[in-house]
Formats: sequence, structure tokens, C-alpha cells
Amino acid sequence: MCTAITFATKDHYFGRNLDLDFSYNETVTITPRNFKFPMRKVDDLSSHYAMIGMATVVEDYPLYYDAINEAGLGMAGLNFPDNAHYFADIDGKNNIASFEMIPYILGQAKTVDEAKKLLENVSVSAEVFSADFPTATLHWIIADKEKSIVVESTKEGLNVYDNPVGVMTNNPPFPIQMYDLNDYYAISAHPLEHKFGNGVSLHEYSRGMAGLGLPGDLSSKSRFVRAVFTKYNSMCDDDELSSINQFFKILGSVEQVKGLCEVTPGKYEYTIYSSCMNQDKGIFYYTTYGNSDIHAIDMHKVDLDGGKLSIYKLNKKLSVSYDN
Ligand SMILES: C[C@H](CCC(=O)NCCS(=O)(=O)O)[C@H]1CC[C@H]2[C@@H]3[C@H](O)C[C@@H]4C[C@H](O)CC[C@]4(C)[C@H]3C[C@H](O)[C@]12C
Repeated sequence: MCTAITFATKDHYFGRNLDLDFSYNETVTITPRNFKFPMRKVDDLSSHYAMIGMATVVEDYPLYYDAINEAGLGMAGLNFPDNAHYFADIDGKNNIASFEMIPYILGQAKTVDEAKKLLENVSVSAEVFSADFPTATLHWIIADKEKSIVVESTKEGLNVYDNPVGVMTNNPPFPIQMYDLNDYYAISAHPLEHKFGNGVSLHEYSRGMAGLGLPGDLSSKSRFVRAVFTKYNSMCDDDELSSINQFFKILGSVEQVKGLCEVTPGKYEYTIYSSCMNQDKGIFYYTTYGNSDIHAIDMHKVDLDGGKLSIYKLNKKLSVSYDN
């Protein structure tokens, strides 16, 4: 399972938790403007917006999980098992393989509206990257500095939904997630008057009781509600350090601790990494399960007119500052 969020203070931020039981050796990868993205069914992208994000690089091809481009548009793929459906090639459509979706959109669109325009003629093709990888069953969140959408390719075709809360997890399909927020209508971060009549003596014996009912488990429906509630009630200063610290705290409210979610006998899902991308500055921040220090890679520190990938290995080793 995974959770992606958008967040704004003075700048705009986009990122996700990647929850899985193993890693595909992902790295922070910068793709400059003149790196050639070979496309299977449409013209290769030989000149495009530069992007930075988390990717597994296979034979010099970055298979992105989440990224932003130099214009600040962000996109992330999250698991959408049983519901994701990819198609055989359709005449007259741009048939884009699921692993090509992030470069296809971020390479060519500066905003959500431009992404929507591109998506009008896209069919997600069932083409696999190689026999060595399973087909990723994904849906995508796309966000610029103002708004966000969700893209779901199901048996019915390609659905594009406005995402007013800027949060996405996994199943069920996005309209159901949004509808189910109704169930939590009354939850609040502020103390409430009880509604049991004047004669009943009730008191709040603990702080936080107005939030009773907020789901605490790790299912994707529960993480969706919890991330939306946490994002909208969280408060922080608007400088960069306060903002990224707060972003990781919000993701922390839905992170997965090893051992709590068994996916196959003896194998447990956990938050392998959390990412936070500054959409205004082109900086990719991340933490890993093993090392909660925040690491940063700035896309503008490399030659974005180049043609070669810049690849940064993740720092997964814990270090402790001893104060005496
Ligand atoms: C499984 C990952 C999403 C995390 C998630 O939602 N996990 C929950 C699992 S579940 O709901 O509980 O089943 C997704 C996100 C990005 C995906 C990867 C990226 O799409 C890049 C390549 C794409 C290739 O086609 C397949 C391997 C792959 C390297 C993908 C493997 C896997 O599907 C990833 C890592």
C-alpha cells in the first residue's frame, strides 16, 4: 500500500510513502531534457521537460515511481490491484505502456490542465517493460501547484477525476474513497459540545476525543481518511524546513511499521521510503525506513540540458548523534 499527498505553505510539495515488502533497488534519478525516452507505440521523447524522482533504472531506462518535472508538475503511481486494467493497442489512440505514463506526462505537460489534454487521447497499453518485471497494476495522482487529479485505467476505459483533497492511496476506486469521507463528517480536531441532552453528564476525560472514530488501521481506505484529516488540520510555519518537516509528519501518520501487515507468509509490507518534492524549487527530499534523516537532491545542481541520467543511491543506514 502507499499514500501520496500534496501540501502547500509558501511553496508547493508533492510526495508519497512507498509501502512494499521488498525493494526494486530504486534510486533518486534526474532525467535531463535531452535524454532520449524510447516510447513503444508513439514517437520517442527526445527533447522534453527535465524531471527528478524515484526510479528503478534498468539498462539506462528510468522506471519512475514518483517524480516532478522542472515546471513543478508531479505524478506518482500507486498500486491499484484488481481494478487496474490495461488495453491492447487501440487505433487512433496514443497507446502508452503503464511504465511510460510518468515520462509521457511529465515530459510534455507543465500543468494539470495540460496533462488532462494529453490524457484525452491516451489508452494505457498492456505492453510490459520486460519479462523480468511483473506488470505494475497502478493508478496515478497528478498535481501542479493549484490542483490535482487521479487517473484510473479500468475495464471501462480511462477515468480522470478531479481530486479536491490532494490525497490518494490504493483501492477502492477514487470516487468511492471520496464518498466514504462522508462517514467521518463529524470528526474534528477541536473540542466539541456533546449532543446527549443537558441532563447527561459527560466530559472529555482526554484530549483528542473529538477525533474518536478516525480509523487507525493500515487499510487503504483508512489511510485515505487519516491522511486527508491530518493534512487539513496540520499547522506549520511556511519556511522550507518547517514545511518539509510537516510533510514527512503527515506521511508519518500513515506509514507502515514492519511486522504489522503480512502480505505473504513471513513477508511484511513496510514504508520503504517517503518522498517530498518541492515543486517550486525542484528539490527531491526523502527518508528511508532505516534512516529517518532527511536527504535532499536538487535537480538544478546538474546540467539539465544534458542527455545522461544522474543517479543517487538511497541512504538507508541509521546514524545516531550522541550528545554526551
Ligand atoms: C507496488 C508499488 C506501489 C506500492 C504499493 O502501492 N504497494 C501496495 C501493494 S498492495 O496494494 O498492498 O498489493 C509500485 C509503485 C511503482 C511501481 C514500479 C514502477 O511502476 C516502475 C516499474 C514498472 C515495471 O513495469 C514493473 C516494475 C516497476 C519497478 C514497478 C514495480 C511496482 O509495481 C511499483 C514499485
